[in-house]
Amino acid sequence: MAAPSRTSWADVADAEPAPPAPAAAPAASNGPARADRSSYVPPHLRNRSSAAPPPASSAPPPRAAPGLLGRPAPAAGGRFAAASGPPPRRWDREPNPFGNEEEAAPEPVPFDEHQNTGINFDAYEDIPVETSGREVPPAVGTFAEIDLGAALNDNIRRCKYVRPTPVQRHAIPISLAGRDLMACAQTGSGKTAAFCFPIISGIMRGPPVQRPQRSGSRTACPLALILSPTRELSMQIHEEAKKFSYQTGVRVVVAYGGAPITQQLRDLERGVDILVATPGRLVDLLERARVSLQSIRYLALDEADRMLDMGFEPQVRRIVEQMDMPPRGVRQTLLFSATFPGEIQRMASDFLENYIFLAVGRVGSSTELIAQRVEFVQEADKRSHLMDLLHAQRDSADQAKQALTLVFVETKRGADSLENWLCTNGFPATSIHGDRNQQEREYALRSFKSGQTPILVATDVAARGLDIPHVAHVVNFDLPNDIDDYVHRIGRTGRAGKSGLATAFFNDNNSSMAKSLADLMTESNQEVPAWLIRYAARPSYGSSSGGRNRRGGGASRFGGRDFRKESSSFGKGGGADYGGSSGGYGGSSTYGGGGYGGAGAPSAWD
Ligand SMILES: Nc1ncnc2c1ncn2[C@@H]1O[C@H](COP(=O)(O)OP(=O)(O)OP(=O)(O)O)[C@@H](O)[C@H]1O
Repeated sequence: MAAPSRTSWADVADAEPAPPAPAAAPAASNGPARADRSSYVPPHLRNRSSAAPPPASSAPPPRAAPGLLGRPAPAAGGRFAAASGPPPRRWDREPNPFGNEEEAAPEPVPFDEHQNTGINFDAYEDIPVETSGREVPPAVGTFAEIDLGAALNDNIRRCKYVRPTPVQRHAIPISLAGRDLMACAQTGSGKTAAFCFPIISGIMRGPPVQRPQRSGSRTACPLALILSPTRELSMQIHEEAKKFSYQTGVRVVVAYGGAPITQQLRDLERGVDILVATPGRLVDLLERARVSLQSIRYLALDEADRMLDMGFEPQVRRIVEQMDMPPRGVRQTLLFSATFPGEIQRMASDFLENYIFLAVGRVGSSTELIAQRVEFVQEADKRSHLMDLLHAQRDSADQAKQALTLVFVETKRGADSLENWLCTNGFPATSIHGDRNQQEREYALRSFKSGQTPILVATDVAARGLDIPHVAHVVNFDLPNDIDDYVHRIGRTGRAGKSGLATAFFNDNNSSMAKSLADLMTESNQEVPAWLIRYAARPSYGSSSGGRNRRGGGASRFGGRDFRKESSSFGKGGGADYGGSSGGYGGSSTYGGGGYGGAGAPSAWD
């Protein structure tokens, strides 16, 4: 493709070769001096590489040490300076999560990662950013402006992240400054790194770890907890966090349901700094006293609005408020999502202290990188219509780079049945939903990612967070009842600055979505079909009352912003808290269709 002007972070990351590895990035096999491998090294002593005594620190401060942004940079070495001689490193045997790319030629992959077409280089530059809250730390333009530590910087380079994405530019300085954060940024815009980097950096440079000493205890005491709603998303965050923390000495462990708990217990026993978990499995571990949250300094909720909606809220409240986790204000809390309905924001404020609200793009909007189409298709015609789309796609595709297609349906049975029908008709497909066992789910995802089965039929279990390269087309075979679910589903394509396509089949059954869909498309500069505008204009169809639309009606729907701005105390410098308290989410009881497993029954997810 023609060389475009390089203005977007994604473009730069895709196109530029990584600079050579600095000498300070030791590969496991060629570190200058290998020390005792087995001894435990507390995080504050890790990542040392030159001479300096460890900081004299007695008790840890009540919350994570504030970051260094906006303050003079530490002298070379700073807190990362090492005592004389090489420190003991417990991570010399750590498998290289980058696939030993520095020692061996990369394995052939079915897709060429660097082959991108249609990247919108300016998409992220003009994006409106809103921050609110007191004393918001300034954003940065480059990773170099942030003192994340040498080991983490090496991993950022290994990930080929050349420039921070907009949400990273804002969220990382805020988090490093020790502030609580509610961050909303579009799908595929790099939120995972935005919460992982400050956590890893904070653990590396934080005060000495004082884990509770209980003789004979096998209770793991992580310093950071990252909660996410699905098993697959937890696994993905774990993989990402392991890359980011490679050779930092920060140990990341994952715990999720559906997989044997014994292996997870063994992993926890080996030590854990960051625990990535789904709520159900974590509650199990807490009840067995195999995990204690008393040392938690950082709490991150990915897909935070989902974690706080009716399905998960009781479990999350139990974990955060009723176990032994330090209270808000003592721990640092980071909430991230692409969507943040007002009532969930209000509820989320229960978990936050003097927080900063950050919106990159409009809250709940979808990125313009995704071309959205809506087609009127009767239920009975959906299969043949899908077949036409797939045939057209197949005909136009370069066989060597067959694009991946993700098809969302409403029910688990519908997923099985469509998968069978596609396979019978010569389209290699697999499926993922809550009735498949974990092995089947993981196998399906692997097979889809590798391109072996380039069509994945899924319920909403795959709607959030999954970062699958080369998903070129998302088809909403059945539209969801909630516009936020639609935003997350289509967000499986058009990620990291790349373009994507989303097609929705609409018919009378989706009438309650007409207005919110038309509004979202208008907001994202998409062409809205005239028939959809007419649907949206009908009072009974335009109203959101028939669906699970949490945004409410009216013009403010897509002008989502910090809910505290509605509150009289905001901006007056008054009380310590901006938001009203929330007694809980009193939303519709129809919440939780499709793969969600029904209201109050999130267990199918974790
Ligand atoms: N600074 C960066 N430069 C280049 N690529 C990046 C950068 N930050 C993140 N990415 C890549 O962008 C992709 C999307 O990131 P990520 O999965 O964190 O998005 P997200 O905002 O969490 O999306 P979602 O809302 O769907 O969960 C990933 O492949 C990630 O590796």
